[in-house]
Amino acid sequence: MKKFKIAVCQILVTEDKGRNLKKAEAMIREAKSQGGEVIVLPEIFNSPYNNDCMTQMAEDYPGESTNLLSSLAKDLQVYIIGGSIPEKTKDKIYNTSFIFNREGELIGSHRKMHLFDIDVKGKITFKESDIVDYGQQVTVVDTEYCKIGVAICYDMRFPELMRLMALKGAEVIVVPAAFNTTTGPAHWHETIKVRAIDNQVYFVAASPARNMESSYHAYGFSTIMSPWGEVVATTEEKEDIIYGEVDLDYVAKVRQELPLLKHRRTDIYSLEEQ
Ligand SMILES: O=C(O)CCC(=O)C(=O)O
Repeated sequence: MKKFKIAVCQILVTEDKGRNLKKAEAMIREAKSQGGEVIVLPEIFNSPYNNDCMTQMAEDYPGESTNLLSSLAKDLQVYIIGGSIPEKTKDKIYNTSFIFNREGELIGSHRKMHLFDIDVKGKITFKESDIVDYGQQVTVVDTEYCKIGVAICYDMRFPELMRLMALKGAEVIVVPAAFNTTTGPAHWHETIKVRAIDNQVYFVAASPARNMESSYHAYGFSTIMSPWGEVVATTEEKEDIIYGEVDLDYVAKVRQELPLLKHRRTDIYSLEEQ
């Protein structure tokens, strides 16, 4: 199958985990009813994005949130790229995306590799690594349509990781993310566009809606970008679901007409996964 519909649920995340999960379920059901075949949630969709809440709401896998996603995937016969949740292991927390197929089976998970430790003076300071540990693996999952690369938020700022996913065969890159009202207006749209163009992939960036009652003000503006750099679908800061068609023939056409991946000078430089 060369085409499929992808849906991004821009959820308004609150401090009430039960409400977040109910909202995720309702939006996934709605996305399915509108023809979504691959449904994407935002970064940390079950908890506010701050270190205290993430520590409190961290869950083992399997747990409440991942069980819900798995059973919805099976019940609705859809793929779910489950945004991310704070994942608790024996002695660590990771920021992890769990990915389920139509049978509700886990087909991959990505632990955020680049942690958001930043200090933009007078605007935003965040130190995710105070509580979250570093993921160690590049994640590309196989679906019945194509290979899909999955990374989380700050990961998308690292072109090497995005390129590695393309070199591993990804034709779509999905990034659950939560840029904010400082870095969002400055860099969100440009980063999405350039990663799509560089790697000639559909680039799907899924944000939570902006919650001004939360300590972290997510930017919103979830976006689906084509491999030619065209906006397929986007929204603003409020809760919403966006839909876009992924056309794999179009990926092939763009890659054939402008063969960026083939024209790399691998005799002069290279990119290797350690
Ligand atoms: O890179 C950014 O500007 C935002 C990153 C972020 O919020 C995150 O990694 O969760």
